[in-house]
Amino acid sequence: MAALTLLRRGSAPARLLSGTLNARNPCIGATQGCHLRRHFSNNKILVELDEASGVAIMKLNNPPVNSLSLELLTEFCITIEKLEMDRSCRGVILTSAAPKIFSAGLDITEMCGKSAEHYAAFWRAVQELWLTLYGSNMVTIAAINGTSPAAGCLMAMCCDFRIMADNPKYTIGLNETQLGIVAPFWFKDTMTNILGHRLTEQSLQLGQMYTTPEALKIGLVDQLVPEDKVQSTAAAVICNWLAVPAHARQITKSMMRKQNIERLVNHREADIDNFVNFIGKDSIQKSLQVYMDRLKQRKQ
Ligand SMILES: CCCCCCCCC/C=C/C(=O)SCCNC(=O)CCNC(=O)[C@H](O)C(C)(C)COP(=O)(O)OP(=O)(O)OC[C@H]1O[C@@H](n2cnc3c(N)ncnc32)[C@H](O)[C@@H]1OP(=O)(O)O
Repeated sequence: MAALTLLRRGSAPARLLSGTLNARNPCIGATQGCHLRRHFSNNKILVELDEASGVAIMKLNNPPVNSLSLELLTEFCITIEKLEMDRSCRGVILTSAAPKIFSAGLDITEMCGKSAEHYAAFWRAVQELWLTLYGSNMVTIAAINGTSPAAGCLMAMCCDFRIMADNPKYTIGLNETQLGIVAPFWFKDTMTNILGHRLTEQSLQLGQMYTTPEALKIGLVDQLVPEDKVQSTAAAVICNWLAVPAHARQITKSMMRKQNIERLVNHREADIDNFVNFIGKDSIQKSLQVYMDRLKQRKQ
């Protein structure tokens, strides 16, 4: 938690300052064969932490489509915070345990036919995921091994680098308008920082899902690799990122993200009220229901 406050509050916690001493190539230990792996998992997140390299592989494990339920969101934040406080962990590769799907985004059933209290708790958890991941001191690499709409894309955009499997069936983007809902300002801010204003505006208005070559072309993902190379590429990339002196990289990350983070922190309650009012509207509930029905009909 302390490390998170760096990016959230712009202060420098002890761990950040001690980062100077840690600025060694993390992959040296790994190549010398001193592999100490720790596995731990909640119900919906699987973690494998390699203490030699300082890298944790974090797999979303909520079949069939890794939709982000309240339970998953809660486990996600606990896991990141636990890794953040673990001195042997300095980087995370975020990926999916489900074949073909990175994440289907927010669990739509959490936003349908529930109480205002439930919507508020759910949205607070979505905000927390963003604050925790976007504000992480650790190096975060998204190994996108499947389709990734809406909040699935958001999670990937929160990471420092995105590697995607080059599969013509996979798409990625913020498709909220296609559901009749609106991506909030902090989704928009995250995308703007990656794509720029014009492309983000077009992308959000159209609710555009991009094929992998399109995503690479506009910079929504940084690298495309064959499906079976996603994990090994992520492992190589994270080594490069971890080779940079940690304190300098972390302060730079904070500098780039602080403004966006503070904006949500300062408007958190208003954003929750806005969500609760918006999602509870009959017209929005109807749109979501139609969308879910359409998803189910596709199969028949
Ligand atoms: C002003 C601002 C205020 C704020 C305004 C509010 C802002 C809200 C921001 C919202 C952010 C979001 O992330 S909204 C979520 C957007 N997500 C999506 O649009 C993804 C929808 N899903 C898909 O496109 C597909 O399912 C896809 C992921 C490609 C996988 O396709 P497949 O053919 O492999 O699988 P399917 O058969 O479709 O799905 C398997 C089952 O999972 C279910 N399922 C699929 N996606 C689901 C989902 N997101 N939530 C729940 N359930 C889902 C299906 O209904 C099926 O259920 P059964 O039939 O029972 O088996």
